[in-house]
Amino acid sequence: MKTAFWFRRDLRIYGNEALIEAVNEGARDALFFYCKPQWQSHNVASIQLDLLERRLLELGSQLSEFGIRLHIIEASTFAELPAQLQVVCDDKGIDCLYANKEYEVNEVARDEACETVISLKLFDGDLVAKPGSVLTGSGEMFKVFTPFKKAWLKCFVGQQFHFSSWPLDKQHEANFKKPTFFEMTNESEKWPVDDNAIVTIVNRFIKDKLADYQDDRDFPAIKGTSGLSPYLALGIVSPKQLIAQIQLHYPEVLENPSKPEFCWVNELIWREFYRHLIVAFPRLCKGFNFNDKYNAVRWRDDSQAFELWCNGQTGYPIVDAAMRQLNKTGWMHNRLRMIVASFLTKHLLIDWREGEAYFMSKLIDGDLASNNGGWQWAASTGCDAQPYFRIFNPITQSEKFDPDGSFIRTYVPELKNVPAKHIHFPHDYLAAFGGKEDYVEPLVDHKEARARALDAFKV
Ligand SMILES: Cc1cc2nc3c(=O)[nH]c(=O)nc-3n(C[C@H](O)[C@H](O)[C@H](O)COP(=O)(O)OP(=O)(O)OC[C@H]3O[C@@H](n4cnc5c(N)ncnc54)[C@H](O)[C@@H]3O)c2cc1C
Repeated sequence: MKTAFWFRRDLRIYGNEALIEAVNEGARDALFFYCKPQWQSHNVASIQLDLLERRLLELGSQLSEFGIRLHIIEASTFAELPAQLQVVCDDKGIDCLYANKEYEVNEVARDEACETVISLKLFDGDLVAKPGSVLTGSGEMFKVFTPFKKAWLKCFVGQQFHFSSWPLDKQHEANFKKPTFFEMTNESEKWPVDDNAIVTIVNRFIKDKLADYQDDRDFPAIKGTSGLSPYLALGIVSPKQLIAQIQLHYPEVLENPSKPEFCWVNELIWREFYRHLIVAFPRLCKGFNFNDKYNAVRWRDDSQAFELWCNGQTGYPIVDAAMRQLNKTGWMHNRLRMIVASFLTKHLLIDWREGEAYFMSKLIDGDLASNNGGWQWAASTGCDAQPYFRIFNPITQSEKFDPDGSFIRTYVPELKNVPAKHIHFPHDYLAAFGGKEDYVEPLVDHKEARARALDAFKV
């Protein structure tokens, strides 16, 4: 039996238990199917593809140092994969592939089809808790986060996480080459792809920022969050590795959910919650509301307003700064994701699916489960979502989370001379003191838009 490893969104050597098992079974070949047309049909962002390509090259070099060859194979759609996989496996004499599961419906269907041509041994390396392992007393998926978290914690309290040890010694120098079909642009170069640099980012965050995360995490002008989402989205780091690293500094982090350092683990558990949800409710991958009740909401078809929102031209500075951050960097702070998603779905009454797709097309950390979860949370259509009547006021959110306007000034230079007191809604100030022509008029009136949303959600 010749075993090989199939990489997907688990682009790491260390902490990749499925890879280690494959290597222990004698695997010395690894495959990666580069399915750009398939991913593009689901709006993958070019910056995420760039990160993926850069990381694949790094991974290929790392693997070759251990005598493992990474074969990167250009593929088109998942429908064509089984036939292509069969050719590759026949050619290399491979009869069993180890891989980590991906949980989206297309990926699950792909694996089912591939299992008809080759034996697949699938692992759950993207998560701490396997989907289906954290359930209510009656054996169902939780529909509220807090009890899910409590049940999740029950499974892992007392457990120390470790990096799994790597089974092979280095053999020879890396000689891995870039495939000709890669179109790297270095768009994503702000995110290093070598493990030493990534470990440094993780450790600096844990050492210098974790204790203040709870206080700082909502302020976009402060670098208070980890910025690790692009690595988690591609499996360059795993949540188990991150918890292991926290436990080195805070051994009892899982035992003390009230301590500030747990607050960050709580976010990793949200990530798990959303993944477990798409497994329990696969229709989430197909654009359905989690809560059917809101199928009756009549979204507005307003391509002009949508475009202004996309371009950061709504006349609400915090919304505009956030959208421009996304367009410019490929990443957006979580507080801002909530504000702009609420603005699109409530103030503009535009379907969350349009915002979800736009985010995917721009985000370096784009990830179906978390993106869908976040959008449906903000649109109030989701599981354990924001109630429809709690509509974020973009002006007070801005006053609260960017009090001196420094984040706004970074991305909306038209407002750089507006005093902090006026920057959150600067229109009267600009009319009185000049500069009105430099910044867009508000797309909607907050009070009117709020009333319209409340009305639309009373279904
Ligand atoms: C509308 C909307 C869309 C979103 N789309 C995505 C997406 O496509 N991909 C994505 O990874 N996250 C998404 N999020 C969640 C969150 O905004 C990002 O994970 C976070 O901003 C990433 O920054 P960070 O790594 O500094 O996070 P940290 O605050 O350092 O958190 C650590 C990790 O926990 C996870 N995490 C944090 N918050 C959440 C959350 N609310 N839901 C699920 N996981 C979370 C992420 O993996 C993150 O890297 C979305 C949130 C909203 C409201």
